[in-house]
Amino acid sequence: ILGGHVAEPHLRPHMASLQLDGEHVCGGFLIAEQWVLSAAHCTEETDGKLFQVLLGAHSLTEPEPHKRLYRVRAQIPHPGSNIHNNKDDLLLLQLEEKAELNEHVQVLRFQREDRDVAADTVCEVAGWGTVSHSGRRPDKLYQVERPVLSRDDCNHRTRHDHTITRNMMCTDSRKKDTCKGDSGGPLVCNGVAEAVVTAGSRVCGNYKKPGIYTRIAPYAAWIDGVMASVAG
Ligand SMILES: NCc1cccc(NC(=O)c2cccc3[nH]c(C(N)=O)cc23)c1
Repeated sequence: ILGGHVAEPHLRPHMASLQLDGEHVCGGFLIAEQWVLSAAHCTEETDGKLFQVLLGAHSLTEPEPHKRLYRVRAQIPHPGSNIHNNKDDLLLLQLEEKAELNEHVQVLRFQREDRDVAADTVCEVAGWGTVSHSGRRPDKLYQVERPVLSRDDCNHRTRHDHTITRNMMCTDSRKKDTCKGDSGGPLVCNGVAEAVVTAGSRVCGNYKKPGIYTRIAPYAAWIDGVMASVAG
């Protein structure tokens, strides 16, 4: 997160850190007791290894009550996701067991009505992604508020040049923005998860390249289908 600030501890009990060998790779969030939603691109450099999912955390390293690392039983990328573009950039992770819910570990509901969030709506995004252009990685969860940018503005040829589909949305990226390691985290507007951070052009903090997110509502049926099909 660039241009943001350390989050209030444990105000985002839905936040997940997807880790490999103890290192934070991507964000994600709890959508059901045994399911985390993240971004498919997060599996690009994992060489087929399964993530471990840290729940209930504020600091990645310090001992905290209710902080717990879960093994993953299955990782299911959306069938339409691929390495060449940002389409269908969603990943479902089934935990080895149901997460123990408490004041630091909670499910966050996601938007099921497929209607655009109005431009200029101020939403918030949090993550353990890099907090400086030099790539400094934080120990604590950071957050930043961002206004939604209309799809038309975001699709301008000097910005994302007509690559933003109906299944995506954008936020202004002037100075304050998501960055490496924030992918997979939720964009929360009025307390509801509307979208999931995608790396997009991988540029951070440049107003010419707004932050791109995968909207969740268009994928509600896919999410429900996967959760219903993979035996609990
Ligand atoms: N705001 C959009 C956004 C949102 C989420 C992730 C990112 N970026 C990256 O995943 C990324 C990946 C690899 C090298 C990278 N270098 C940099 C960089 N120099 O800033 C970013 C990256 C950008």
